[in-house]
Amino acid sequence: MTQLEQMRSALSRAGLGGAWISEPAHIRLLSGFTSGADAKLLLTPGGVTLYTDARYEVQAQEETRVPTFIARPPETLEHAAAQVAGLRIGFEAEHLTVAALDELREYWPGAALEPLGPVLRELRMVKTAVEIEAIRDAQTLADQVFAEVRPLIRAGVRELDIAIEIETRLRRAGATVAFDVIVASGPRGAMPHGVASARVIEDGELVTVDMGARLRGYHSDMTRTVAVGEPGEELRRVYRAVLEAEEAAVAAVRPGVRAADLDKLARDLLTGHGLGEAFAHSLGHGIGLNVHEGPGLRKVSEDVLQAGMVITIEPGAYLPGVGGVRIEDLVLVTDDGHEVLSHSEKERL
Ligand SMILES: CSCC[C@H](N)C(=O)N1CCC[C@H]1C(=O)O
Repeated sequence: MTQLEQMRSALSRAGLGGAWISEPAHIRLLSGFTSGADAKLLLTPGGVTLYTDARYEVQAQEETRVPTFIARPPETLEHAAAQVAGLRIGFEAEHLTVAALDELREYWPGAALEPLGPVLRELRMVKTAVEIEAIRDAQTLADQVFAEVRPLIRAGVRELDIAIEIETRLRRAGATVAFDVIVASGPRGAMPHGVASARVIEDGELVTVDMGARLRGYHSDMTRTVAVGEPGEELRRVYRAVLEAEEAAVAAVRPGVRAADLDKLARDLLTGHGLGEAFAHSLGHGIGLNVHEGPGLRKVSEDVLQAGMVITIEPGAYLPGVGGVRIEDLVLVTDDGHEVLSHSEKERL
């Protein structure tokens, strides 16, 4: 079943007549059209229509087989009004603005508008073979680039220069960065989202590099913490604790495992090393058309792992004024366990 067919079944199970899709990632998922920020997708029992404007006419012809209506709002909304009359139409409450919803109500007095609920989140969580291939290729590229850039991570180099090298090499290879490259050295390592700054790396520091590639619309995500020179015993101890938690959580990945239990496994190990408070975020997340998507690997998650999910496992420990460590792998849940998609070498400190 294609994702569009799966979506249709999900809509009928939810008792909805159709859906108005505005989130770019979902437009891409269901139609193949890659400029979803300037498009909408309407699903009704009568068919599917992609709405976009004249700037994308040729691109839409190339990218999608979905019938396309070229116009701008309000003409698009007037055209859709005839198709949605008398139907319950789902919308993405997490994406559609209040103003856009008011506009739909104004133009579609004959339709009942309702939040779609978790339909698309669930559909996205389990990847198709084509999606897995794109994520795998993105990670292969990220591994290659990390290996090329790894020798640059040394005393006297600015964090920014490492990030620029990573970005340039990904772009040359036909990808883009999945997110602003994180290069957090020394005390900046205490910032989980410490994007590269002008700080110059010093001898004896740990440097956290968190990077991803975006290829064919899909993302990869991996973190390595690298030692420059000989970091002190406290930093080494923290590194070893994070590595132990990371490897234990990865080893436990298989279908049927509760995401919350995986988070607990890593958290308990770090707590045993006195680093529970220092692990300031969740264990990981699903990844695909967005860097962060379901399943959520956190304390309160109700998600259960299924074969075909692609997730990150990324425990960390952050010590303000001292530094930090994060180690992250990209992991595919398989029928009988898991496959680690990220292959960059890890420090053994
Ligand atoms: C801004 S994208 C960050 C990518 C990173 N690998 C990541 O997902 N995280 C780093 C800290 C925890 C986790 C997060 O929840 O953002």
